[in-house]
Amino acid sequence: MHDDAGDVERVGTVPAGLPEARGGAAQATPAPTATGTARARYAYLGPEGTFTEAALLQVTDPTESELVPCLDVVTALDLVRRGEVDFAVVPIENSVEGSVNVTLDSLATGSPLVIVGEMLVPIAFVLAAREGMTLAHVRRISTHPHAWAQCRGWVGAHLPGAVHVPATSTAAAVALLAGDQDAPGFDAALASPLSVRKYGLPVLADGVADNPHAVTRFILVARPGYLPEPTGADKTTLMVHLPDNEAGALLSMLEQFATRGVNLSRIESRPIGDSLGRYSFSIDAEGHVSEERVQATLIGLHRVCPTVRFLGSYPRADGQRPHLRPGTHDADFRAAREWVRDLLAGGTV
Ligand SMILES: O=C(O)C(=O)C[C@]1(C(=O)O)C=C[C@@H](O)C=C1
Repeated sequence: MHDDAGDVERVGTVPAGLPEARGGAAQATPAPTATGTARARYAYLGPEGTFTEAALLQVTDPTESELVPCLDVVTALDLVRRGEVDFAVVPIENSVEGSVNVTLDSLATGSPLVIVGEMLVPIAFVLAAREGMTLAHVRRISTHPHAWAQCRGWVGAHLPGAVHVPATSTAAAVALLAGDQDAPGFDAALASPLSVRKYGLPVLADGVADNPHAVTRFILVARPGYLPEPTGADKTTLMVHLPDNEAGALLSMLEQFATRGVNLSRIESRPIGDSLGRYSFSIDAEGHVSEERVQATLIGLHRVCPTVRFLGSYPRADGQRPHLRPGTHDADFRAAREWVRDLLAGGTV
């Protein structure tokens, strides 16, 4: 049951243009870059003023890199896959609304990508409208669906009957409202105070939120080939499939983590899509693939699951270190392996 992870080697050096993990968040390094351009290129969910851009600005200085705003998450990730940019920054999880499914699904399929960093952004919204508009006039509100989900209660209480007009991002709604179009199809937008200032719209209401402590987690994504250094406070993201029609398959998958003392910080099922009842599991586990307990878990998963996709080991944005129970430290695995080697060499204890 307990696998020996002793012969697994780490991926080596940091290729040019990829970030060096430092202080819980990734940091961009200077040229030359993986795309062959002078400055690292970052795709992100745009336009300027999104919460995603705020996350991106945590990991790069915009004067030293090239920021490429994209219409949606899939486009940003595909630019990385095609080698047109070095990285993408996309949302993955919100503390109120949960996972960003399009991100989970895009990482789970297609050519492989890896997460090399994560960033946390506190979320606060304002309601903005064109000059002369008052709260009493607002009937149609545009914003990103995840943002709408975080403000539904506030809208119900302050603007009963107002309807949602979906936008590709919060800043996209603001940009449309601030643009030349006579009738953008909505009266107001829910977005960050920063984006509303950037596009120069008046604020009708601030502090709009159902939960004032909402946080969104964003990831920095690259092509495979680079593994951030372990910091002692890391996460490993995986996507696994279970064997079909096997009683206890989910339990058996979870046991791989439990028996090696690897705690999970997120697990959710996503439909695989080809027929009803087939699901993959998207998992964040505490620890780094260079650590023995995580390697032993991966070896176990590989034995019991038909598909295991490694989606990266990277520093946690909150710097929180795992609580390791006795017997699950690297030294414990090494000592156990030495003992078995001694047995093979004719030892008896
Ligand atoms: O629309 C934006 O500003 C985004 O960056 C997207 C996004 C999301 O996908 O959850 C990010 C943070 C907020 O939770 C709302 C929207």
